[in-house]
Amino acid sequence: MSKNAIVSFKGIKDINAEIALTGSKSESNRALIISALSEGLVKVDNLSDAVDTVTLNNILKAIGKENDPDTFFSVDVGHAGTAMRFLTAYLSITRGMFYLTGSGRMKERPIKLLVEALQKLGAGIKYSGQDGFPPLEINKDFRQASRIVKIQGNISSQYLSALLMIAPSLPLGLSLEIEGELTSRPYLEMTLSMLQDAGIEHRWDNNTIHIDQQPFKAAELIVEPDWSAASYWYSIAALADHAEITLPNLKQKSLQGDSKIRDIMVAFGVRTSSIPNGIALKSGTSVAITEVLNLKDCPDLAQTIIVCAAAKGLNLSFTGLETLKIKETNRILALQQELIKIGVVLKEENEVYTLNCDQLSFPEKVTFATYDDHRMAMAFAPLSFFIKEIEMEDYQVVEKSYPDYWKDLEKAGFEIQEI
Ligand SMILES: O=C(O)C1=C[C@@H](OP(=O)(O)O)[C@@H](O)[C@H](O)C1
Ligand SMILES: C=C(OP(=O)(O)O)C(=O)O
Repeated sequence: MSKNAIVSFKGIKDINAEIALTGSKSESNRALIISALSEGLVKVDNLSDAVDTVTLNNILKAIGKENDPDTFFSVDVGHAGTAMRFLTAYLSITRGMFYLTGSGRMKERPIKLLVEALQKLGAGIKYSGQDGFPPLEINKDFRQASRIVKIQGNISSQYLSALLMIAPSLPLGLSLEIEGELTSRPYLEMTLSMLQDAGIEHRWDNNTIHIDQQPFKAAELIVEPDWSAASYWYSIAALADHAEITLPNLKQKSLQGDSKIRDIMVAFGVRTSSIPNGIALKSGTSVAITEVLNLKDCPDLAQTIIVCAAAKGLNLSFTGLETLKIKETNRILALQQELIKIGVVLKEENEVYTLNCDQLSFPEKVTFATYDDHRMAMAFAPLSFFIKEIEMEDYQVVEKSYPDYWKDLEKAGFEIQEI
């Protein structure tokens, strides 16, 4: 049963806190798949506490132990998109028969492009529900039929990462041609970079990435703290009257594209400096934003930035938000439905999304729905600076990527009371 919580903030909005963030879920989930493919040669350090990572780790351990190749082994990833996509590729080349499923929402998140690419390579995959969506039945016989695969790049970069990670284990290797625009590009670069750390070479040739069959080398992949989680602290710093927040072990130069929050938040008045063991955020003066913000490279920052801008009454415009409709929920719709509770409208016209904050007002109490989406809860919680009492529905939803979020807010002076 899901529980709600009252989130509030009393007193002066002066935040002074040190917050040790958990590891990046994106880096962790890649590290786990790479380690499994390397048969243990590649070790992983500082894995994330995210439920998506814990789930993937448990699945990989169970497959290692319990897999009878002649009966279907059932695997449930819950809400974890990366686990679904990465496992679809990984299980396609793993000996055994697998039934791969997930939450109700996961069965609505498309996987067709990845399945078609894997089928072209030689995988035996069937849909056991609706065509183009999980659940999937993955069969044991993989005989590589082709080295060359084309894939459309604008739906999810996770499909491409999934294919690239299995590439060095394919007898013929892989030549992956990306068709059209590429969304979430930094995640693809993260995959290539982590593969490189594990000894895997690749080469780009225009829009094609080539990876030959090759062995992994012994390596240790050390997961950095999660920059997407850090984004909520940037929002808190931007909305407080005064804030000094340190985030240990976070590096300004990161594999994670969401580190772009640092640059975006300069205009919101947040300055970042490197300290001996991490970074420090300090609130200050905002600068007017005149350009349209394109979030194609960092879709997971969208809710943080849009909610923060709304609370500041900034009528900003955004592009690059198309993929938000197929994430944990339709995030555009969810934002529209929740922002209206503070009088803010998010309008779409020809793929440009614009905030209208002219009627912004903060009621004494607001109940925010979270739509099974961790980022809805985390993006809206900082509004308790302005709303006396926020009731956050299903507040534990944050565990998907940042289980300690509420504990960390308490450390910074917020009050969280489960009801
Ligand atoms: O590869 C990854 O780790 C991720 C890629 C992104 O998804 P898309 O590529 O579907 O945009 C991002 O939204 C997700 O949270 C994590
Ligand atoms: C979209 C997300 O995750 P996934 O696609 O892995 O479920 C997210 O964490 O915001």
